[in-house]
Order: sequence, then structure tokens, then C-alpha cells
Amino acid sequence: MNKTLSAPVNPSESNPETANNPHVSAVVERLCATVPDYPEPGIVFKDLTPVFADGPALKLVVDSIVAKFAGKFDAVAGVEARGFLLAAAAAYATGTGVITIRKAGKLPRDVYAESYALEYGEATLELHQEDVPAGTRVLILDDVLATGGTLGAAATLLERTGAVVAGIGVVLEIDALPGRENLPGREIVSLLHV
Ligand SMILES: O=P(O)(O)OC[C@H]1O[C@H](OP(=O)(O)OP(=O)(O)O)[C@H](O)[C@@H]1O
Ligand SMILES: Nc1ncnc2[nH]cnc12
Repeated sequence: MNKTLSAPVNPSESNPETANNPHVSAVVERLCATVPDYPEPGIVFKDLTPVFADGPALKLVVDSIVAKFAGKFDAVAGVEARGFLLAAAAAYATGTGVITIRKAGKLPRDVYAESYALEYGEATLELHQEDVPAGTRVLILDDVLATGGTLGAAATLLERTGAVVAGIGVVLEIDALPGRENLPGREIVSLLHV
């Protein structure tokens, strides 16, 4: 299967009525690279960088996610690193701002911090305490939902600032892992389940 950068997206897959476009998952599936034993033995890594690198596909996934939360959010949060790509595009497309949730030690002012486990290790996410006005409805974006540790920590951080988590959008969800179970009560949109 061709996964080059120039792989065309079928025009029917570029339908701007993306909220319920059944072709979106097919586009993601076609472009996603599956890498066994990365970053460590036993992990089947889902690499979505070919989706980000393909203009029509990037537009399709971003438009699809934001369409499903239309009118429900005031800002978009991105989780470092791959979530930043989606969040910036979604914010630009919707005229909202990006809230930056970073790995530990990167933000210069006072932060809230949440540690979590993921498939291949542990990490800590941080958010500036003063970046989000209380009551802001925030859509959180990331590329992959695996164990849910990352997005759970992101949601907790936002709620510690007084924000309201409007929902979570991911491009791909790994159904064999308990991501959804670990995010109870959250509205989650996944464009492709594997
Ligand atoms: O549901 P989880 O088990 O928490 O896993 C999902 C997270 O793992 C990956 O990020 P990673 O921590 O590898 O960081 P990166 O984006 O900087 O590569 C991915 O981009 C998600 O953020
Ligand atoms: N299997 C996986 N593929 C891509 N990103 C991930 N983040 C956590 N698990 C992952």
C-alpha cells in the first residue's frame, strides 16, 4: 500500500461535510504506519506522521474532529508533542486559541503537574496555572489514545485550572488497551479504532 507523502486523498474523502464522513477512518488507516517493537519490544507503534504530512488528510482529520464538537468549545488544548500539531490546526480552523500542555520542565511560569503511566514508561505533564480562564470549555486533542494515561492527566490539569473539558478528540484509538475505561464520563471522538 502506498504511504508516500503525495498519496492522494480520494475527492469523496475530502467532502467538507466531515462530521459523519465514513471515509475518514479509511484515510487514516491507509496512511498510518504500524511499527512493531517500537520504542521497545512488544509495543506495536501506530505512527500517524504520514497523516500529518499529507495536506488533504490533515485537513480531513482536523475538520472531522472539530465538526463533532462544533459549538461546544472555546479553546483547544494540545498535548506535547504530537497533539500540538492537531491542536494548532484545529484552533486556526476554528478561530480559537491553543492551550499548551507540555512534558515536565518546559514551561517557565507556575505550573500544575500530573504524572501518569503509558504503554512504554512514565511521564509528567504540566500546564501553566494562569493560562486558562476559569470556565473555558476546552477540547483536548492528541494523535493516539492507548492506555488513556496521557489524556487523563491532561484533563485533570485543565480541571485544576477551573476549565471545563468539552471533550477529547484523537485520530486513532487502540481498542485492546483500556483508554476509554480510564477516561470515564469523557466524550471521546476517535476517527479510527484499531
Ligand atoms: O494513552 P496513552 O497510553 O497515554 O498513550 C498515548 C500517548 O502516547 C504518545 O505520546 P508520547 O508520550 O509517546 O509522546 P510524544 O508525543 O512526545 O511522542 C501519544 O502521542 C499520546 O500522547
Ligand atoms: N502503540 C502506540 N502507538 C503510538 N503511540 C502510542 N502511545 C502509546 N502507545 C502508543
